[in-house]
Amino acid sequence: MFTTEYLDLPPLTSAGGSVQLPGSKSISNRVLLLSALSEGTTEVRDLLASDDTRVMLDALRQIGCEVREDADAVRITGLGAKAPNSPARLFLGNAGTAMRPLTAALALLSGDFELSGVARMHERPIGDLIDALRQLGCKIDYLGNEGFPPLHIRHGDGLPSLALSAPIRVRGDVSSQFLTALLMALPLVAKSQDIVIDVVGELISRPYIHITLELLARFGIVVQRDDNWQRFTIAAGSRYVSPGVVHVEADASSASYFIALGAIAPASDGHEGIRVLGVGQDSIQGDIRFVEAARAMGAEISSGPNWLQIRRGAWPLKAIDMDCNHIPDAAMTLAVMALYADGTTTLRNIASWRVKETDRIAAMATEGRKLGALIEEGPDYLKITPPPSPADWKAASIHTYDDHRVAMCFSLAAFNPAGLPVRIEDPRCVAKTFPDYFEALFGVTTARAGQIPVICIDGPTASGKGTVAAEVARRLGYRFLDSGAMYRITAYAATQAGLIIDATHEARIAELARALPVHFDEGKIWLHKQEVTNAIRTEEAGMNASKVSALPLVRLALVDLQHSFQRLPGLVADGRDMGTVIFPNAPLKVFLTASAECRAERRYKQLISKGISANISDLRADLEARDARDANRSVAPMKPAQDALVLDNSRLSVDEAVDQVIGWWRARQPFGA
Ligand SMILES: O=C(O)C1=C[C@@H](OP(=O)(O)O)[C@@H](O)[C@H](O)C1
Ligand SMILES: C=C(OP(=O)(O)O)C(=O)O
Repeated sequence: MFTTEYLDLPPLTSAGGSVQLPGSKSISNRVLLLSALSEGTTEVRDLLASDDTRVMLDALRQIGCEVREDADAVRITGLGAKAPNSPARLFLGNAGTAMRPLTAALALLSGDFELSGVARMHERPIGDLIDALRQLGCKIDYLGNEGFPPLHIRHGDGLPSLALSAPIRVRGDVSSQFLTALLMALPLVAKSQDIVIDVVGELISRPYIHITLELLARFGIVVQRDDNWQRFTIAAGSRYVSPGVVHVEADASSASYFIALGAIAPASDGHEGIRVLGVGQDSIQGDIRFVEAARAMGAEISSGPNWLQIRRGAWPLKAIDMDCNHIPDAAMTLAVMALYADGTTTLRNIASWRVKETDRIAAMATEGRKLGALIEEGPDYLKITPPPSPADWKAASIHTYDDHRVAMCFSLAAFNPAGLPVRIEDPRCVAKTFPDYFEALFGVTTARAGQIPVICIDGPTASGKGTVAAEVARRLGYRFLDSGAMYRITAYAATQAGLIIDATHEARIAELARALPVHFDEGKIWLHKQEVTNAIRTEEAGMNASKVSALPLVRLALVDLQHSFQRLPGLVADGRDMGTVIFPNAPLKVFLTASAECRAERRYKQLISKGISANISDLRADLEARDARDANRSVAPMKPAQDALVLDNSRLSVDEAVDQVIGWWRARQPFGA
């Protein structure tokens, strides 16, 4: 997951390959709650692991369910007839699928509960649900604003007697989750009589009620509904029966980004477009109907029981005019596809967007306009006209409003015909439903050669370039190449193979270097199956690295390996010849240096802190000798590239040096400072 302040996407050109999507949020949180209300243990496979399911799992633990999270499944032992632990204060983040159904379930049990969420959750309506529960006799107070969380359920003295004989009326035109909440909770009290729910007004987001009914059926609850989706009847004697094992299908709303990707991007060489795995034509999720909308815009889509295959068809895409009430979440993705269409696209009947993670109508309009589109925003619709020509596209920094879908949607703007990068602010917000979204995106997209940015940080030994480069990479979410480690590892491998590091063994060492089985894994360095992180950091390993790096054939052998690190979304490469030889076209080259005195002192402190004794003047003599060898070797001598910015960090802290490099980098981006 990217947790950086922003993530810059370079212009993307093609896409191809398979994506295994994470589990459906709507199914996951329903299955968790139903398991919690059942007796016995339910094994949930392929559960979504994200912020929304995390808050649900935490809440279930707090009220007394046993939750075991194993590698193969999550196992929930439900409350059955047991009363929930109380009092309890539950924090439900911004998960509508946790807040609304848990409110209803806890209101029909005994106990004292407070339910709260993030600030935005306290702006998302829940009044229609509370009205319905109060009609029944439940005692619920608002702790903040009337009609919104946080809430207090006051059943500490036991469940009050409930008025169950009259139909329970609930409004359906603000969120379908209120009806879902009642449908999942009322079987708790449907003992001796049928319970009837009447929907007042139009029921929006209807396919989500279908998911609810499907899953209730799997847990043994039969609900009858009339043809108009206005009246729902829960049978007397209802009892939640765990199905034992439940498989969660992949998220159809998350699929929309990859369906759109396949529709927008030319297929990468050797690929038939994008294959989405985990969800297919038989999905119980309404958002699978996004497929029809994408087809109407020109995508070529084939599908099977658990997969979708998407290719670009009509190009530009075809503008559409569509009622999107049945696919409220996936329809946001249409707003971004509309940027690539041949005219004005109208998305209608989307008023519910205004009360979701943010006011999504306003957000999509504001951010779309930043890219150069012409957007008309109405109370319940959007009309989107793409930028008239490639030259009218603008490089934009997309504000994401802590809304996962805004972030995921606008990542697709990186295919703009102007070849401009796109900045996504706060990319971490995708954690609500798809923590590894950007990794998945980068796994199937390509940029034009040379368009993946590289920041080179070269400099002499002990200048702090490794520390600075690693931190710059971390702050930008870029990959990190410690090229010095390549030489250290090669020297280490040569020594292990019994080779003396000198010109007579050059060809043999180069051969070793060409097939170096090195991999980097969370700060650790591996040579085949041996961890060499510390072994290559000794002074002796440094000296050997310097010797090995003076051998021209070895340097040549390591070039391809180093180039292979230039992958999306970008690279920070540290070494001695990154800017001069390996990435001569890098858009930012920094030569980081410090006085010999200062570097010797840093190295001294580093060694002493590791418990290794050292002598400062010997260290200084060593590093000056190394400087001389690095600067005078025949191939790729260490020197600042002509277009490098020199940064003497003798008097700078690590943070100050990092800030300077990032400052230079930001100044070169088209987004403004
Ligand atoms: O029941 C559900 O799982 C959901 C219902 C929809 O909300 P509304 O009914 O509020 O439109 C949808 O937007 C949300 O992401 C999930
Ligand atoms: C509206 C959404 O979430 P929630 O389940 O919190 O309503 C969403 O995921 O787009």
